[in-house]
Amino acid sequence: MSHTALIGTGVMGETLLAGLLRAGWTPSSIVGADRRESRRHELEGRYGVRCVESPADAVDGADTVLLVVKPQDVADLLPAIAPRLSDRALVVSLCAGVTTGQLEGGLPEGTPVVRVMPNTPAQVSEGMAAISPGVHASEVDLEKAVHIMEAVGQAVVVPEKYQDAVTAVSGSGPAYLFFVVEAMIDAGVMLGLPRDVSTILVNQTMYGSAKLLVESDKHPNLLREMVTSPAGTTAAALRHLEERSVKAAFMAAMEAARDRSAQLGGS
Ligand SMILES: NC(=O)C1=CN([C@@H]2O[C@H](COP(=O)(O)OP(=O)(O)OC[C@H]3O[C@@H](n4cnc5c(N)ncnc54)[C@H](O)[C@@H]3O)[C@@H](O)[C@H]2O)C=CC1
Ligand SMILES: O=C(O)[C@@H]1CCC=N1
Repeated sequence: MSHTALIGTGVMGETLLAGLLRAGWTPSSIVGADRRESRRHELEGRYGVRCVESPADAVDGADTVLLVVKPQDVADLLPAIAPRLSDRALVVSLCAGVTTGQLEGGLPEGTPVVRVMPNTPAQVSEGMAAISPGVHASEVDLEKAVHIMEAVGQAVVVPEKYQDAVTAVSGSGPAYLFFVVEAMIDAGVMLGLPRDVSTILVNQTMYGSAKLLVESDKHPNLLREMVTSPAGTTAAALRHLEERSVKAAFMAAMEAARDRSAQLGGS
């Protein structure tokens, strides 16, 4: 019986594995591969999924192969799995920056490849994934990749030319928001709040604001205006953020993330 091979069981590999199992996939339908022995034991114990050391052994007989290693490890991985890949096996890569062209170039001629940029809220089934097909991927292959990513959140199909920008927005995005949360908690402590009080205030404010944004379907600008009373506290705070060019800093930061994604593809 054919299976799904999951190559790389680190942060994102485990996120996908756990999500697929939550969505009803059986442990026997997935074979993991990781070069770290301790990690293999950990995941076998936690999920009851067989984990092997060799990616080539994991892909043997698989109809779908999920590549979830660091971009820098892809160049060595492709020649290792290529000879053992089944005919028409679908290769889905979650590796930042790595293009479908690079993947196709390292795999047997005609291998269907799909490129995905996921994010870590997939750990709570609220992920955002952007998906782009390679030249040999059929509609069915694309739907299969969408189905896999919808097990852990939402998925959109985008032209591959957008993938580096997507990486800067939703791939790295959770880190920017956690950074804001961290800054607000520290600021609350600076203002004299106990850390646990500051933490719950900020966490719930982030969660509630995200829910309001999505459920109200209102533009963030309008939601911000609703908080900002004339000559009030919010206006006083926002003035400082504007003086420090926070929006421009986000733009520069995300440009750097976009450029790094493009570079990773070349490394
Ligand atoms: N962590 C995140 O928020 C996101 C990560 N990604 C992408 O997911 C990929 C994986 O990232 P993480 O899970 O964060 O990295 P990680 O370092 O936590 O996991 C990578 C795993 O792959 C294993 N590995 C590497 N080469 C191997 C090989 N040849 N054979 C077997 N196992 C091998 C490592 O032992 C490690 O457990 C990256 O390409 C990254 O760009 C994409 C979006 C978000
Ligand atoms: O930082 C990174 O390179 C990966 C890709 C997007 C999020 N984490």
